[in-house]
Order: sequence, then C-alpha cells, then structure tokens
Amino acid sequence: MSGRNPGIELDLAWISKAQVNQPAVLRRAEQIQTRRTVKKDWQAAWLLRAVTCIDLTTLSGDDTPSNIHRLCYKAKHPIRDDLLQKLKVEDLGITNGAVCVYSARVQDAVQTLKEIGCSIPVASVATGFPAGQTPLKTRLEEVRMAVEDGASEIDIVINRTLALTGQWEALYKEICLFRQACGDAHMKTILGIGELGSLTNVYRASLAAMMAGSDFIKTSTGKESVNATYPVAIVMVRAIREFYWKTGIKVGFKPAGGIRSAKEALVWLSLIKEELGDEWLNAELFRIGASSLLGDIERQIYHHVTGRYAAHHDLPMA
Ligand SMILES: O=C[C@H](O)COP(=O)(O)O
Repeated sequence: MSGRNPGIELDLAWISKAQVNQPAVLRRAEQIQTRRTVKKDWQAAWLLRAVTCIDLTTLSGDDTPSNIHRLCYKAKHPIRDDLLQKLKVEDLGITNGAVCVYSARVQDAVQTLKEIGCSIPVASVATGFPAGQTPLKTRLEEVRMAVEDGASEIDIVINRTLALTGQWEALYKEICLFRQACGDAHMKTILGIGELGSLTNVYRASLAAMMAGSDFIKTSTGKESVNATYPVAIVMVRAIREFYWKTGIKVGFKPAGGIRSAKEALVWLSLIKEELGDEWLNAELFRIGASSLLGDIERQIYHHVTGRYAAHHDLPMA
C-alpha cells in the first residue's frame, strides 16, 4: 500500500462550503456506465488488474477457521494456474489485494497466510462494524486488538450520527483517535454512504476522513440497503482529487458492497481511470471490497482462454 496519509488540521470552512451538484453527478454516473468496454486481450488484462485490487472478503456470522483458510488460499491463487499460463502471466504473482475479515478472525487469517507462505495483508473491519454504534472506548479497543493480532489494514466505520447531525469536528476527532490506535496499520474509513442522507454529506464526510489521516476512503460496509453506487463514487473520488490538489496527499478509494460481476469491475476501473487517472489504478490506491466478485471474473477469464463457459466443477474454488 502507498505511503501513509499524515492527515492535516481540521479545515471546517472547507468542509462547510463543500456542495455537490447532484444532477451533474447523476448524469456523469449514467455516462460512465454506457462506455463501450474494452474487449478480448485488453479485457482479460483489465480483469486481471481488478483481481489484484480485490479485498477478498468474508464478513459473516458463520465464519469459521476453515472458511477463512479457504479464503486465504483463494486470495493467494485467485485464478486457476493453467488459465494464467495460457495468458502467459503465470510469473506475475497475481494475488488479491488483501483478505478482509472480522476482527475475531484476524488470527486465523494471519496464521493461514503464514502457513501457505503468502504475504498479502490481512484487513480487519473494526469500530463496531457495521453500525459503529458501540461506545468509543470499545471501538478503539477493537482497533488495537486487531492490530495486535496481526492485521495490517483496518477498515473502520464512521459514526454516522455525527455526520448526519453536522458534527464534523467531533467526527474528525474520533477518526484521529482511530488513526492513532491503528499504529503502523493502514486505515480505510468506511463512510456508510447509504446512511449519510445526501451527496453533500458524502463529500463532507470524505473530506473530514481524509483530513483525519485516512489512507483510503471506502463507500460501504456491504450491510446497508444502499452500498457502492456510481454517483456516490464520483462524489468520493472528486473529494480525493480535490484533497490531492490542495495537499499533495494521495488517498485511496475502495468501493464495497454488492459488486458481483466482472462487467461492474470494468466500469469501476474506467471510473477510476477517468476521474483520478492511471496513477490510482493499482492496489496501492484502489481496492474493491467484495465477497463474490472473484468467481465471475474467473469465469470470464476461463471463457476468454477456452472459448466456452465454465461448468461448476471447472472452477470449484470460485
Ligand atoms: O467490505 C466489503 C463488503 O462487506 C463486501 O460486500 P459484499 O459481500 O456485498 O461483496
């Protein structure tokens, strides 16, 4: 992951004057989705790039050491070896960007990755994920414990109550505390956009999160009724762009929640390319949080290589 965001002093004037032109954002979101997508080898290359940017996620009540083991194995071998050989990319060491789990499962993931000799990072959700409605002390302790257990990336959720009531200073201060608790771990800040009320609030919360030192801003937990949408993404990446122009600090972007098809992954990559540029098109600055996207990407790559669609038994790990 890229260098850390050191954060800046809270600039309340910048936050309060931020406004979003909703009709313009909606038009842009429509336009992005109607782009002609790349084809053939280019498409395979883009899909492989998407694979390297996936935070392969499991966030379920029934997670066990064995499904975490399977997740880690899949993150190390996201695409069948013979398909990579046919594409002549077997030497690129393609893996997912990270595995993402609940804090109670971090040790399982760290241990498994060690056993299978894989150095991809373990990301832990924390701070009372998904609602963030636990006392601050508990939320901070959860971050510290996940780091102690070996997570090198922490996906915190913001306190939506503070954002909805316009308490930007209090929100900034809380995120600064999470930043501190993360120590050397990178921090991704989940805005929970489906619960923020307006696109202007999404922009303001993005700014507050970046000012407080977030290394990434992330759309959603995957547990709200509205998760990663293109209009919201446009608002967030434009906040990232403005923050970069004003401070010289590059913050990453992670859409998450409900992203399931290879076709959507291609749209996400074009959105990043067009709005932020090629510099952002890598796992250092772009991740897709997804529990069931990889299977469809592997199927599309299988089709590209073999000319036929995979039967279930062809891709048993998908
Ligand atoms: O952070 C990642 C999300 O929880 C994944 O959501 P998903 O299960 O809809 O892919």
